[in-house]
Amino acid sequence: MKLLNASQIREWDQYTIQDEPISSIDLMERAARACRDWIRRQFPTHSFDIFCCTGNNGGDGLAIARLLMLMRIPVKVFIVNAAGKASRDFTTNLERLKAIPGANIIELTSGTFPPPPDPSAIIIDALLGTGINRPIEGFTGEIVSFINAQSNKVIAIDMPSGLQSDTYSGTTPIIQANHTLTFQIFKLGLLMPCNAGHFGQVHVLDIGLAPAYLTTVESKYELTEKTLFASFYKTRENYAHKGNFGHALIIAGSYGKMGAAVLSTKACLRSGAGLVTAHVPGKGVNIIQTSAPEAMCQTDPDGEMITTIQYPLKSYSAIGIGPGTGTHPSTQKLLQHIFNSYSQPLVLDADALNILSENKPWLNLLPENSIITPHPKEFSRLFGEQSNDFERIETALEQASHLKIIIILKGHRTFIATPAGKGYFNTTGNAGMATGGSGDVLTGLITGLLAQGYTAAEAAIMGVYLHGLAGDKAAAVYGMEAMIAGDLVKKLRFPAFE
Ligand SMILES: NC(=O)C1=CN([C@@H]2O[C@H](COP(=O)(O)OP(=O)(O)OC[C@H]3O[C@@H](n4cnc5c(N)ncnc54)[C@H](O)[C@@H]3O)[C@@H](O)[C@H]2O)[C@@H](O)CC1
Ligand SMILES: [K+]
Repeated sequence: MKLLNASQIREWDQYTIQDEPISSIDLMERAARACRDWIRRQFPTHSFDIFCCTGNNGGDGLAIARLLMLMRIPVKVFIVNAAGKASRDFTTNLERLKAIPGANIIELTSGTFPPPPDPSAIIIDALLGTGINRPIEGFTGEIVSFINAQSNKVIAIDMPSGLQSDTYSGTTPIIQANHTLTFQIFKLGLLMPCNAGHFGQVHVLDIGLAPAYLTTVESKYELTEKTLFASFYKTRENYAHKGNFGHALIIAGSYGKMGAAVLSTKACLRSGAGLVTAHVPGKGVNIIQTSAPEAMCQTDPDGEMITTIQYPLKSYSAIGIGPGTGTHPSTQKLLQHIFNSYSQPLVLDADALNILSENKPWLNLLPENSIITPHPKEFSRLFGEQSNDFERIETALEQASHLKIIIILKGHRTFIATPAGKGYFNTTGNAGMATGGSGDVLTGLITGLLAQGYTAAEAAIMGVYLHGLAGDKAAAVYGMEAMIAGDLVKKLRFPAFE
C-alpha cells in the first residue's frame, strides 16, 4: 500500500467525491460511521467528551457525537474557538447535532475551560486533522494541554491534533492519544517512533475512498504488505533442483559468539537457498556442524576469529558477513579484501557495520546493491547524528542512492531505503523481537533470498517482512517476553498465495 501525503489525501477525497459520486457531507458521514462502529465495539459502556475545532476534523467529531447520541450514549461536545471560520460540512453537522433533542453543546472561547471530565469518560479529539499547516498556538494549544493533563483515555480522529502527517512536528502542543482512528491509509507521521507518544495504537478505518486513485498516484513511500511480497515471490518449478536456488556463504562467529553464526546459518537454510556454507573460526566447526547439519562449513585458519579466506568467493551467489565476528584488525583486513574482490551484492550486519563505521571510506567500496542492516545507533555511527526520525529516513534514502546500496534501518517499523529513492515501512513484527540474535536471523534470511536470485530490493523487503511475520508467530506462542531469536528461525514460514 502506498503512503500518501496530506495534499494527496485531499486529492483522493475529491477524486472519490467525483468518481463515486458521493457528496462531501456523505463522505464525512461514512467516516463518522466507521469511527462510531469502532468506538462502540471497543468501549460499549462509556460516555464521551468530544472536542472539535471548526474545520472538517471538527465536522467528523460532531457527526460522531450525533451517531453516538442516536444510540443513547451520553455525549458532551465542546467547540473550541467557535467564532473561527467554519467549514461547510462542520456547519451542516452542527445544525444536524443541534436538531437532536438533549444535545449538549458547549462553546469554548479564550479563557473558558471545560469542567474536568467524568473519570470514566473517554475524550475524543476532533480538533484538527490533516488540515494542520502550522503549530497549534493560543487557546487551542491550551485546550490540547488541558486534554493531555487528564487521566482519561483519548481517541484521536484521523490524526492526534497538532501532529503533522508528513513532517517533524517539533515540541509544540500535540494531543497524546491512546488510540488514533486514521482514515483509509497510514500517514508517515503515524509510523515514526518519535511520534509514538502521540498516536498510541493506530487503527486504519476504511471509509471507502476509490481504489482507482491509488493506481495513478506517485508515492515515495510504501508499506510492505502481503500483496507486495506476492508480487516478487517466485513459485518453485516441479523439476527444480538445489542448483537452481544458489549457494549462500555466511561469514560469522568468533570465540564466545558462535550462536550468531548458528542463528544466521539456520535462517539462511530456511530462506530456501539451495546450498549454504558457513565460514567460521576453526574452533567453531563442531558447533556449526552439530547445530546446522544441513549447512557445509569452511573453517578459518584462526581458531577464535575470522581472518582469512583461502578459497575463491565467486562461486557463491551471495555472501552475508558480520554476525558475531568481532572487529579485530585481522577481521577488518579480510573485510577490506572481500570488498575489493567480490563484485556481487553483500549483506552486512552487526560487527561488519562496526568495522565500516571505523573505516567510512570503505562504504564506497561496497559492491552495488549490497544490503546493510543498521539499527538507529549503528546508522548514526555510519552517517552522523540525526535530530529526528524524519531526518533519519531522508538521510537513509540519500545515502542509499548515493552509495547505490539498500539500507535497512531496523526498528519497530523497519524502514528499507532503496537506491531508486523509494522507502518501504515494514508492517510485520513486534517488540518481542528486540532480543539478542534477532538481527543475525535477518542477515541469514536476506543472504539466502539474494542467493536465490531475488534482486537486492526484493530480498530486503521479503526478508524483513518474513522476519517480522516469524516474530508475530513466535509472540503468539511464547508471548513477547519469552520468545527468543531461535524461535524466529523455527517460525519462519512463507505465506501461502492462492
Ligand atoms: N471530504 C473530506 O475531505 C474528508 C475529510 N475528513 C476530515 O477532514 C480533515 C481535514 O479537514 P480540514 O482540511 O478542514 O482541516 P482540519 O479540520 O484538520 O483543520 C481545519 C483548519 O484549521 C486551520 N489550521 C491549520 N493549522 C492550524 C493550527 N495549527 N491551529 C489552528 N487552526 C489551524 C486550517 O485552516 C485548516 O483548514 C481530515 O483530517 C478528516 O478528519 C473526513 O471527514 C473524511 C472526508
Ligand atoms: K484530531
